[in-house]
Amino acid sequence: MRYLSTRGGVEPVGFADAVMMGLGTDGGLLVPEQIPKIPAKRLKDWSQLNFQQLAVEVLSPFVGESIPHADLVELVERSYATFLHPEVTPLAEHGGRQWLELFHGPTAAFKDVALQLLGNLFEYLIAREGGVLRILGATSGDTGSAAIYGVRGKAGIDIFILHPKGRVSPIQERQMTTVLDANVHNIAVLGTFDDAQRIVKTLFNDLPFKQQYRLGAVNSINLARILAQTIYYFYAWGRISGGNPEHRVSFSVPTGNFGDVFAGWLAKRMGLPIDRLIIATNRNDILSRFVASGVYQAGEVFQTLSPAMDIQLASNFERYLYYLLDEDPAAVRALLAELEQTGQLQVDGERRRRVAEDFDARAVSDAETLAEIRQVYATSGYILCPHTAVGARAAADNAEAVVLATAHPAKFDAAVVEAIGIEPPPPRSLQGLLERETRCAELAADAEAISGFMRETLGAVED
Ligand SMILES: Cc1ncc(COP(=O)(O)O)c(C=O)c1O
Ligand SMILES: N[C@@H](CCOP(=O)(O)O)C(=O)O
Repeated sequence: MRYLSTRGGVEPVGFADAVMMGLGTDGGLLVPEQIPKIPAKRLKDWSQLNFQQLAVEVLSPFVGESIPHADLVELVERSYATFLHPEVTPLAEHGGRQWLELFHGPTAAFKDVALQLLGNLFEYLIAREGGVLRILGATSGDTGSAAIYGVRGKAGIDIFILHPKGRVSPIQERQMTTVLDANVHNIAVLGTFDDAQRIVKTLFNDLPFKQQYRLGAVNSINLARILAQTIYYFYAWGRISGGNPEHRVSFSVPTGNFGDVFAGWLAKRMGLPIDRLIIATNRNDILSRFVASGVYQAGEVFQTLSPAMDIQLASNFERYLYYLLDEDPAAVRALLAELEQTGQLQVDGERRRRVAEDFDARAVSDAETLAEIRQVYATSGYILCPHTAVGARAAADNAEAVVLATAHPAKFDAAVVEAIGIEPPPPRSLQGLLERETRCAELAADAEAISGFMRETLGAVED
């Protein structure tokens, strides 16, 4: 399998190079040359596998010859051994709804599913191919800690994570800043997540800087993130359908950067019998407005009770756009130029129809988020994190839809207490965080300030 850029400016590369490249060198996002199609018979066989076996099967067509099979098996086994639940991403039924629990990893959010693997993959590729890696990432709260836990203490890797100061939950902040390993560097940026994400992209697009510092990406701009996140759609479908190809399953996906729901869309394109994919957004509703109107227009970033989704410009929207525009990089470039110049882009009627075929979408207010946490708790005793509550409320008309439970409620205890007056009991990984020592720099939301900090921290770097 080879990978191309959505903007058409990258010579096709193999899986290992795509993982190390992160953002395409032309500023685009990497996508597979062809999306592999999984026949119904194989899907049925896969429905009998455990999570780790399934992960190897799902990833294999993408990894191709890049990594020997035995090594991939070992990487997968090691990555998911850190999860507290034997099924890794179990389904739970409460109040008549199925919840796909994605929060049993080391940092109690769905990001662990991809980032435990990506951390090990980086380590493996560096050991095999030599060199070092300096990870640069932006987080609205969950990617940061999951990435830090994925690479802390690993030889040859430094990680720089930008989070928007005061806009992540106190637990999320502590999860990042209490990691004192010498290779971990937290930066609180004076701005929003969108500012942080823009800085990351600016520095990746500074190719001399990227090459000199050997930048690597942990955000969902890295295709490996998306591929790993497809696994749990296959897993949930197999458990629910028993492998029956006629049994279609819908998913409601709390959405910010469009990575998780894009992974679901990709699984569907691979042949997984998915019925509806529901894009569930909070008040930052650029994506639900796009589905309703065909217009993608960023506005102000609002702070909400589901802070990890306080995002306007969604990274992976560009990947979806590429497919919506029939894999035509010139058309992608033209629409992105329109967005850059006018602050919005628009797709035509035929494409709007296709968007509506691909997705349902709904924006959920904070009041509705609280009401959903309250209602689910009252009827079943199950406590939702506010992001999961957004997913549940967006699927109010679709009782069959599986809701992705993207984080443990204890990460967002203030919202949960506001809704039901109860502190959710924290898993072991979240205990004692508030008492620990922290380390974090504070910098302006400015690419030069960040690159300057990186240069200073890393000292003299070979060209
Ligand atoms: C808990 C939680 N739910 C949902 C999301 C949204 O996921 P995505 O950015 O892949 O759309 C995030 C952040 O990404 C998150 O941290
Ligand atoms: N909600 C995310 C934002 C970054 O998204 P990513 O999937 O592109 O890493 C977070 O928690 O950091």
